[in-house]
Amino acid sequence: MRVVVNAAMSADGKLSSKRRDQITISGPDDFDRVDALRAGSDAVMVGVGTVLADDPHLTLDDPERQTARRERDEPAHPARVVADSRARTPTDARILDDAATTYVFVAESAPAERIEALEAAGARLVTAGEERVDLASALPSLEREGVEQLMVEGGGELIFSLFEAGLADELRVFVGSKLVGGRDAPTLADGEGFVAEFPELELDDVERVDDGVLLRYAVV
Ligand SMILES: NC(=O)C1=CN([C@@H]2O[C@H](COP(=O)(O)OP(=O)(O)OC[C@H]3O[C@@H](n4cnc5c(N)ncnc54)[C@H](OP(=O)(O)O)[C@@H]3O)[C@@H](O)[C@H]2O)C=CC1
Ligand SMILES: Nc1nc(O)c(N)c(N[C@@H]2O[C@H](COP(=O)(O)O)[C@@H](O)[C@H]2O)n1
Repeated sequence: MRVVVNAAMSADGKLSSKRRDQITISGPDDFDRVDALRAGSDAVMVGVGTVLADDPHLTLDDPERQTARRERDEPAHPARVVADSRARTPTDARILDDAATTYVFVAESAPAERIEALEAAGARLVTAGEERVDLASALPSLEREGVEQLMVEGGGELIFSLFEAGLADELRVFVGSKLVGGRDAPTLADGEGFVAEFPELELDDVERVDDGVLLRYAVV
């Protein structure tokens, strides 16, 4: 399975503000590129921090892309995936509507009543890891469901973990022309941070998009 990490960051490397609420960094062309990347992916993943902060839908905006998927005998929208150790995803979250299949990765320690609530809301639960979702154990379950390309949209905690576990194949970053600042504002890769054995990236392409730059890296 190919794992493509995509995010939009400010010129100073922030994914959002210190309030951790969503800010618009991409312009129209970049949002369209993201829609196309979603359309070419079998599943789109975020961490529960993003679900709680943004209540994203993670579906396709462009009806023609939905039609093209249906014509390929694929569902109109890619599946949605949340890494959510404690099953904190609200049952009325937009990702749990019936627009697409939604997988929630939980840890063994997740409260049983929360798991039942999410299952009742239509989520497909995958348990991996004792206290925290073990991504290396969880991702193969998507592969078994036919996911060949997984797009990861963030946030910074999840992106760090994917790099830490050596699970990311590609990184696409839109660098917008905004300065956000704030030492506590989320960055592209948060987590514990690396102090050695920093993941190496190979710059494959640079393109001007909107009033910013799209960087495409292969993970070495
Ligand atoms: N500009 C952009 O492109 C994007 C911006 N954002 C922004 O990012 C912010 C949210 O990012 P962030 O707070 O980092 O949250 P994340 O979306 O990265 O979610 C992090 C949470 O996921 C859960 N999780 C479960 N398993 C793992 C694991 N193995 N590794 C890491 N996390 C795991 C953890 O909660 P638990 O322990 O409970 O499981 C963790 O706190 C928001 O402000 C949002 O607006 C988000 C996406 C894209
Ligand atoms: N690519 C991109 N550019 C930005 O400027 C952003 N703020 C984000 N945020 C991500 O998009 C998700 C919202 O998805 P829906 O429109 O609700 O489907 C949000 O949760 C972030 O993951 N992305």
